[in-house]
Amino acid sequence: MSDVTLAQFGWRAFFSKQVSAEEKICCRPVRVMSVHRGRVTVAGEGFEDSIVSTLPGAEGGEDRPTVGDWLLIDHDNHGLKRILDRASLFKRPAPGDDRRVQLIAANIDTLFVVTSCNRDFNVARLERYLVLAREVGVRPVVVLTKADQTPVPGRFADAARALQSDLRVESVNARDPTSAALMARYCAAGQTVALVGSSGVGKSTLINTLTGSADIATQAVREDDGKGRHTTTVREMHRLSRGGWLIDTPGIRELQMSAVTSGVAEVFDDVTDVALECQFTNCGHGEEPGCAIVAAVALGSLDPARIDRWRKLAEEDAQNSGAVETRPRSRSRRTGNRKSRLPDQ
Ligand SMILES: Nc1nc2c(ncn2[C@@H]2O[C@H](COP(=O)(O)OP(=O)(O)OP(=O)(O)O)[C@@H](O)[C@H]2O)c(=O)[nH]1
Ligand SMILES: [Zn+2]
Repeated sequence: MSDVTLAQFGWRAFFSKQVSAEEKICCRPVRVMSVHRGRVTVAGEGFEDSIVSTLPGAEGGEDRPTVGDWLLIDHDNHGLKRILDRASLFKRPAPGDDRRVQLIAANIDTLFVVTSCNRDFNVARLERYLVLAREVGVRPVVVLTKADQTPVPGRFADAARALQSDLRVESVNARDPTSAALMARYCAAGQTVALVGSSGVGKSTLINTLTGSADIATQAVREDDGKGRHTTTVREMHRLSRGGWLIDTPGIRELQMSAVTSGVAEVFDDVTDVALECQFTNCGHGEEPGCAIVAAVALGSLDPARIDRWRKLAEEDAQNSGAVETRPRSRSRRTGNRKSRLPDQ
């Protein structure tokens, strides 16, 4: 990796303009390739090292490095000086401790939401992933694999495109490099991508096609098992054959919904726009007078199934965010403690 330039690592104006003149002299920017207990492996222009990951004066929370982060480290002793502001950050509540967050990955540009042109294709699940991506500020691209195994790939693509007006959808045969070349433009030098999707949809196949190697599936990417054992050699950022980077960690594969209020609002903006017209601001969109949602459904301009999915996601979000009273709310669908994980994981 000694020949990789900063720009190829993903360095761009968003990061360089955060660096002061003084820092330019005493520090070196490096990107986090993988995270281990107490240490991170980092790489920069002509530079690779494993450094202590504790930030002097860190206040916890998001103040620690995660894979994909850009760091400034001291030129001489390689000590961690600063984590640069992130262009995007995937995180989740730490298991068993609601007040702590677990950082999953930073500075991902594109999230490939992978599903197959078969029974795996599920609009509600796609919407969940789109909500996650929007919440984090990452561009989602729906990748429909196994397009070679259906006579009607266009139908799946149309159904996916209908979810959001500006949504990018690519239909591929994940096993065929020429077909996967459709995804190349998201994988160019300096670009960082990640993949999510159910088991068996072809994520490993795609990764192998995109990295041009066959070893990803066999790589032991294992998080610390609590007994102090961890693999120190495994990279969590993989170089793509087009020059970009792929972040593949257990955390990414297990992405789940947590506090995604603005993501829900963005993915369902057609619904939330209509809800603004309801007569009462706390409208439950049931039997209240002057409900614009009910009226739009009656007119056929909103799909009742989509409204149901919106309610479900918004309710889950309200529970995950610990909100006491939120919209939307329906009498029939309100549940005590709905599981927030994606159904297939
Ligand atoms: N014909 C065809 N087969 C595919 C395609 N994508 C994946 N497959 C096959 O589907 C099976 C599952 O693919 P994987 O890449 O292992 O799926 P995965 O998403 O990584 O699954 P997990 O590792 O369980 O998360 C393999 O036998 C692949 O060869 C495709 O686009 N077309
Ligand atoms: Zn209403």
